Amino acid sequence: MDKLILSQLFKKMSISPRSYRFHFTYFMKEFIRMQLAHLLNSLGLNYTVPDLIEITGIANNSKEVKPGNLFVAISGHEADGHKYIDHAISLGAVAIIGERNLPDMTVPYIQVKNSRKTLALVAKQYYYPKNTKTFIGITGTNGKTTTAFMLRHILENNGMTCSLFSSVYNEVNGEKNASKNTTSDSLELYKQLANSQDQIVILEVTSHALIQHRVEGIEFDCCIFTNLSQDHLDYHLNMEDYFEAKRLLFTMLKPAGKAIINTNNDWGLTLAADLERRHIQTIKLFGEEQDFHLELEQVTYIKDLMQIVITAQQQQGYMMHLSVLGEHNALNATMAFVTALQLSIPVNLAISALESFRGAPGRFERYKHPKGGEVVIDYAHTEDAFFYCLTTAKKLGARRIFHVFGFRGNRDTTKRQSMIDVSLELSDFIILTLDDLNNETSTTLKAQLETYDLNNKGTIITDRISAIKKAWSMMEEGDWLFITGKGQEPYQQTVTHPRSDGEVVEMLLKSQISHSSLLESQFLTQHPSN
Ligand SMILES: CC(=O)N[C@H]1[C@@H](OP(=O)(O)OP(=O)(O)OC[C@H]2O[C@@H](n3ccc(=O)[nH]c3=O)[C@H](O)[C@@H]2O)O[C@H](CO)[C@@H](O)[C@@H]1O[C@H](C)C(=O)N[C@@H](C)C(=O)N[C@H](CCC(=O)O)C(=O)O
Ligand SMILES: Nc1ncnc2c1ncn2[C@@H]1O[C@H](COP(=O)(O)OP(=O)(O)OP(=O)(O)O)[C@@H](O)[C@H]1O
Repeated sequence: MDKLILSQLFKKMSISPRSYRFHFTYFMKEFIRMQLAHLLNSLGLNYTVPDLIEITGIANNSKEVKPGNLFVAISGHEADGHKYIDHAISLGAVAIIGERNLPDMTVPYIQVKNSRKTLALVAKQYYYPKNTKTFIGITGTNGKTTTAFMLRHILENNGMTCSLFSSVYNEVNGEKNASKNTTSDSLELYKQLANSQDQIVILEVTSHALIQHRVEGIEFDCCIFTNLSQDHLDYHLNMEDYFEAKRLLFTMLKPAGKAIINTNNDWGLTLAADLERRHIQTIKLFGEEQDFHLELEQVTYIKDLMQIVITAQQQQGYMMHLSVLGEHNALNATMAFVTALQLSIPVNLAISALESFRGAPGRFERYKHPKGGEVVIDYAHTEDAFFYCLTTAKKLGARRIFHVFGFRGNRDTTKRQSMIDVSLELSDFIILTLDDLNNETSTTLKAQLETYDLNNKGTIITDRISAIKKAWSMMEEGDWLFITGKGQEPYQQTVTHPRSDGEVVEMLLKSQISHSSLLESQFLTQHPSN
């Protein structure tokens, strides 16, 4: 299809001439064809395949194979892609990449050491061979999303366009799309990059993604390490193993790329020391040591704002007033701020942009309880995150703190006791409830909740809406209620009527005005009591 035909097509579709360039790129990528031999050679994969074979696209799920596709078989955690090779061929795959020794294939079979890694490399070469963008990678247990949203806000307020890949959503060319994973798989990522007209790409990079080569082939301009605390030990053997996964991101910096490391924790200090040994430009934040580069000097609360002062080495402090609260958000703001400066944003403009930032979805989202209390919805699901959230309420003079939370099914169970401990220490009453079941049953999860000793400071109400409602009814003036774990996500137990914690709070707020009986009946029909 040539450009003339495409412009006629666009006219018919009423696409404005101004956006032709974007649509051309998109359509041309859709119709891109490449010789298999060329694709393999350009990656240094030495396989002899017939010159005539052309690839019309790449697929790693047999169900999505289109005629002319290259199918990459992946040995996964749930399924083995090699078992679906026949299916892929039946749908028109013209060549296969896989890890197993599989003789007698009816189409060329390229055996590689690591299919996931090769998938990323072929996807990059096929969909996004020439990089023209600035890449920022953010890793760490907590704070990736918030830092990513803050950074994007600063950059966009200064005229830059950003693609964002995050656990809340992905956004490319100003259009949002749902993300199955925090870090998209490499095939999806490179397809989206091919489509992106944005200058900057901000990527949350999880430890799962690093192990699974989802960002293989990206060369980063800046990589940020936010922190490391216990999580995901269902996937990683231990904390060292988890840290090693995170460390991989910093091997993907461009030669002149910069590492921005939060050194307020031992993992950050270890990482920074290692990077400096390898002569990688490293900006350290908040160290106890003498040689930090930026320090978060002060966090004070003035009415509804958080005033922070960041001191740069031997320079004046930068003061700003943020409407997002909590020391963790002060740390995130500092990381976003210093990264923006690396991208040549002037200090005063970075500050004014941060001051107009209103928060990332589902992160320390505040509502006023009608009796004069504060209700916070937050994505906290680690001991560390609980500590920061609950401490913030204490610093803001909370009279009593109520905390509603649960644990995801089929995820790290070893972190649960310490989450309960920190909540028991910092809050006045806990209501344990269910979080996403993730293929476990509510009965199993309820039985697990019952094994914890709540020290007479809590109870279990498995139905999440009822738990929130109970805590809501206990609130008086000056009290704080934290509902944590789900943030902006809809709760997935009642799949037919998924609701987010925010929607529940809004329903409760409305019921204070006039709809209490309606609300009650909705609870009863959708959430039969335990
Ligand atoms: C455990 C895990 O990480 N799984 C991830 C992994 O799945 P997998 O490759 O093992 O998939 P699989 O289901 O075993 O299938 C293997 C292969 O067979 C293929 N297949 C399968 C069926 C079929 O009919 N035909 C076919 O070809 C599949 O397309 C796949 O290529 O690779 C997929 C593609 O990248 C991911 O979507 C998937 O994430 C699952 C959904 C998941 O829940 N992951 C979580 C643990 C995760 O990654 N979380 C982090 C966030 C962590 C944090 O908060 O810090 C994230 O980045 O999202
Ligand atoms: N810098 C931080 N240090 C510790 N806790 C934090 C920090 N930033 C945020 N948190 C807490 O962790 C929760 C998740 O934050 P955020 O979504 O920004 O992190 P994340 O790394 O993207 O997490 P996930 O990968 O689970 O989505 C927040 O709701 C907050 O409670």
